[in-house]
Amino acid sequence: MNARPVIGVLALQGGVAEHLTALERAGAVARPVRRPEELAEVHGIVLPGGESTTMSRLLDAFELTEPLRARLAAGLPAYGSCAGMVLLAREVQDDRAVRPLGALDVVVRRNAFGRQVDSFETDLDVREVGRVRGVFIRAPWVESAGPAVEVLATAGHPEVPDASAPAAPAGRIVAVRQARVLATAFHPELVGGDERVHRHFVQTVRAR
Ligand SMILES: NC(=O)CC[C@H](N)C(=O)O
Repeated sequence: MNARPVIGVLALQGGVAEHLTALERAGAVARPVRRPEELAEVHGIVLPGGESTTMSRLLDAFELTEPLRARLAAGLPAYGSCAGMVLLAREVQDDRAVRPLGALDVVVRRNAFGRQVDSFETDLDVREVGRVRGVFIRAPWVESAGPAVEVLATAGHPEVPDASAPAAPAGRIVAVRQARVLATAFHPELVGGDERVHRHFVQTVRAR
């Protein structure tokens, strides 16, 4: 792999610009992806935050769903933040508005942390990355994960009792990796000056 891998950011909706900036700073050549031809040229793909239902519909409208599914199945490294995590999942709990891509063997719950705390920030320890500032905006959590999935971080919230589940005493699962597919329920691209999560993903793409 060349020194600067080409990494696409799915640019149909959501926080595209922040990921492009973070990827460039992390050592990649970052490009927006809206068309199947653009998808064909990247060594890795980022699915940004936004609205997973809308992105799911737009993936269909732009005829990207099947090409993206196929490349993911063939091992394309991917990183999804927030809505991107929802899209990468195998299953979305109690919600048929999203057709997930099935690249991660997890069941996710959308808007899981509850209405009373649409957004919150907390410091969390992310395995393989370190201690980071977690920015959560109407964030999902991982309800359950298959055996091939590594849990990289958990987080709870003091105002949401249900956010500390018995399965994860320190809170809910909010960062996972399965081989070359990484996902976070939070938004590292919104934390200026800290590109460690993106660097970790760029390393994964390089290693391929
Ligand atoms: N910040 C986000 O990406 C929010 C995700 C959104 N709640 C969804 O489920 O699509």
